[in-house]
Formats: sequence, C-alpha cells, structure tokens
Amino acid sequence: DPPHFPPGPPALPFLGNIFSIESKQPHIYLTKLADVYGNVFCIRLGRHKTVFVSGWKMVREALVIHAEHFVDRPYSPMATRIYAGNSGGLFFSNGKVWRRQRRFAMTTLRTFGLAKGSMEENICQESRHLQDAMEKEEGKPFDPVPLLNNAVSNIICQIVFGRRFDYSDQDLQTMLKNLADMAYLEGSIWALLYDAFPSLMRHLPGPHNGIFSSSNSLKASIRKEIERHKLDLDPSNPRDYIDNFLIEERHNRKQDVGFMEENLVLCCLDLFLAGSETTSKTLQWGLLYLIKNPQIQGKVQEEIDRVVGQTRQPTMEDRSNMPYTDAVIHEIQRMGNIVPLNGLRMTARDTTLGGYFIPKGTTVMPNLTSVLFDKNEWETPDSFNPKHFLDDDGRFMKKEAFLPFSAGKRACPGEGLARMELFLFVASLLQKFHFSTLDGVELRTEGITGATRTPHPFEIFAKSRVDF
Ligand code: HEM
Repeated sequence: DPPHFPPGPPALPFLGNIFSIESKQPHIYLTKLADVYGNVFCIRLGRHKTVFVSGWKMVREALVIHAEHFVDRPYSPMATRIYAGNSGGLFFSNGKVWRRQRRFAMTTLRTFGLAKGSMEENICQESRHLQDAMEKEEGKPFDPVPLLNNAVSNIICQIVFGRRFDYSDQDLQTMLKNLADMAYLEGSIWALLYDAFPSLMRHLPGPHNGIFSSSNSLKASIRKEIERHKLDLDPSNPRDYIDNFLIEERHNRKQDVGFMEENLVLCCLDLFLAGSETTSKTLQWGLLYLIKNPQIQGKVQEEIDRVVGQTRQPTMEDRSNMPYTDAVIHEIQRMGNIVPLNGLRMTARDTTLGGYFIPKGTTVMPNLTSVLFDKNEWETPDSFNPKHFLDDDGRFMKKEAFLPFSAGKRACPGEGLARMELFLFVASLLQKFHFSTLDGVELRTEGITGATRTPHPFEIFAKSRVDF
C-alpha cells in the first residue's frame, strides 16, 4: 500500500474480503465497519481495492469539497460489456462525452418536462390512470408493484419516446421485466465480483449473466423506437429526447462528444434504468411506511383535504402549502434508502481525505446509507419520523444530510423530475385512497438489496375515500 492509505479489515489472499461481506445486507455491514475502521476505510477483493467513505461529514468532504477529485467512474469490465467499452451512456461514461451528454440530457429534461409544465400535466394524467387501475382491484388485496412500475416508467417513456403505454401493453411489460433484472444486478455484489474477477466470472454461472441478456433485450426495444422516430422526424419540431438527439446528431460533425446512434441507445437505457426503478421503489416504500403508520397517513390526508380539497387534483403549486406531506415524502426517501451504496462508484484523482492519501485510480464508494442514518445528523435515525423535516412551528425544514440523490459532480440529474413525481403520485393517491394491508400482517422494513433497495413483496388494500 502507498503511505497513508486507508486501513481496513485484513484481506484473504485472492478472494479478498468477499467472505466477510454479508452479501444480503452489504450496506449495513459496511456502515458498521466504519465504527471499527473509521470513516475512510478500504475493502479488498483480490487485488482490487475499494475505499468506502462514510458519514455525512466525510461524504460531503469528498463529493462537495473535493468535487474535482470525484468526477470519474472507474474502469469496469461489466460496464465495458454493456456500454461500448465503458465509454457510452450517462452512468459509466467519462470526460467530454459524459459532460456533453449529461448537459444534453438535463437540458432535454427541462425542455420536455419541468419548464413548460407539460410534465406536471403528464404526471397528473398518469396518476389518474394509476387511480383507475387501483380502483379496478375493488377493495381486494393486490400487489402494488406492477402498477407503480407501469405508472412511473410511463413518465420516462413520455420524455424519451414521446408516448405512454397502456398498462396491458406487452412491450412495456417485457421492458419492465428486463429493467428490474438489470437494476437488481447492476451495482449489486455480483457486479462488484464481476469487476474484481472478470476472467473467472465470465465462465461461471450466476445471476451476473442475466444482466447481459436483459440489457441486450432492452437495447433491442430501444432500437425499435429509434427506427420509428426516424421515419417521421421533423427537425423543426422535436417531440422528445430521441428526436432531440437525432437532430443534434445531424448537426454534429465531431463524433467525439457521443452523438452517435449507438450512444443514443445507451443514453436511453440509462434514463430508463435511472428513472423508473428508483422512483417506483420509493413509492413502494411510501405505501409500506404509510400503512405501518396509519396516524401519519391520516395526517397527510387531513392536509390534502384542507389544502386541495376533493374536487380537483393536487398540483405542484400546492406543495409549499403542504409541509407535512412534503416532510413525510422526504422521510420516506430517507428510510427507503433506495440507493444504499453508491453502486456506480467513482475513481478518485490524487486526493487527501480525513488524513488519508487516496491515489489516482482508487475506486471509491460513498456510502449513502451511512449518511441517511448518520447518528450525528438525525434525531431518531432508525425510526420513521417526519419531524426530521419539520421545525417547531410545523414548517418544512431542509436537512443537509438528506442525500438520497448523492451530491457533487455526479449527483442525480433527475432529482427535479423525481421530486415532482413523488409529490404528485403520493398526494393524488392519498387524496383518493386509504391504504392498509391484510389483518395481522406486519410489513417488513429490511428490504432486498441490489443496486437499489426493494421492499419484500406485500399486498395492499386501496379503499376509496371519496367518490369523484
Ligand atoms: C427517487 C428517485 C431517484 C433517486 C433516489 C436517484 C438517485 C441517484 C443516485 C444516488 C445517483 C448516483 C449519483 C452519484 O454517482 O453520485 C443517480 C444518478 C443518476 N440518476 Fe438518479 N435517482 C432518482 C431518479 C432519477 C430520474 C427520474 C432520472 C432521470 C430522468 C435519473 C437519472 C440519473 C442519471 C442519468 C444518473 C447518472 C448521473 C451521472 O453519472 O452523471 N434519476 N441517481
């Protein structure tokens, strides 16, 4: 090791620490390790070292204060197989291509969504489809996951493809299945293993192989959409992200900023991966926590009834008058802890962190779990408590350690969209329904950890509160 390199548990030869990483809840194990080794420590997988950064203060020091040193994604054999040699898409690309494509995606999100208010309308419309679908369950218990997935992916479909799909559409269902498989595997312990031992893993059976077949089917679905767009592209009137990209591609002689059709496929893939699973899972945790805490559900409904009433749908304008609902949604995100580790990882440039020297090229994982549950930042870190986001007068209160979207140069570019979806879906669902689960069932909060954290399957009742 270089001088002043972060400490960590002793490595076994070859397999490194893999046997000691508890593979079911690695984020909890890794958060506890910080109590032993400090907020900057190193885990080894074979010759591969990963430095974990823990706690709000240290994660902030890395991602915000030393932002310039935490920009790049590491070389990843797994990403190389999916993302054209680790250079395409939005998650794993670096340098000029990443900067240009990230900016382009954010601009497009703004033009086709946030700025014109059209996205708000789309989300409100989609939440009516979602309500209708829940109503069809007629008070019988049902699994909310497929419906939430459908609704949330339709928002990304609007932005990327310019259209939504009926919930019964077979193409949408196939895409969602592949997305779920990829989201589970990308950034899971299997991806870490693959990247640490690529030549071995390539020949071994295991869930990691699923990631390649699912990504290939997803790419095929996206290519079909792109072909359709090319047939009726009107350069003066782009309808969506794909149109925008195709137009930019025509103007762009310099291929080094990634405006090539294969990169369009990869960027669309990343927008779907990033934009659907995360938001849908947050809503799943939302239902779960609101069912577990019926008084809190009731207080949200009181606020909706008082501010919005029952004759119109909630809009973004209502949010500032609904501090309690806003606080509950923030607390859902905190406890839901959807991205428990930053599975996407970063590669440092030479930097000093908490007294340790981290040489260029070291893989770094900011541990977001350790921030959202940081004992120094939250009054009751382990229990669901909307007061974390309310002051004594019941006004909404921002918290710096609220980092579910991470921070710094690679922070989530979809935060604005996600926040809009969470508010509108939650408010319109609770306006209409009272949610509960089967009598005597205690819903579990530990979750299943992949790249994102999913609740164990559960069934809900959606009982109509009012008739519109
Ligand atoms: C509740 C919902 C969401 C959560 C919790 C979430 C969280 C995150 C996190 C933690 C990262 C990693 C940042 C880092 O590496 O430091 C990320 C990256 C990203 N997210 Fe999100 N996200 C959400 C929704 C969305 C949506 C709706 C979109 C797209 C419209 C999106 C697009 C992206 C993209 C493209 C990246 C990669 C950024 C880059 O590497 O430059 N996300 N997200």
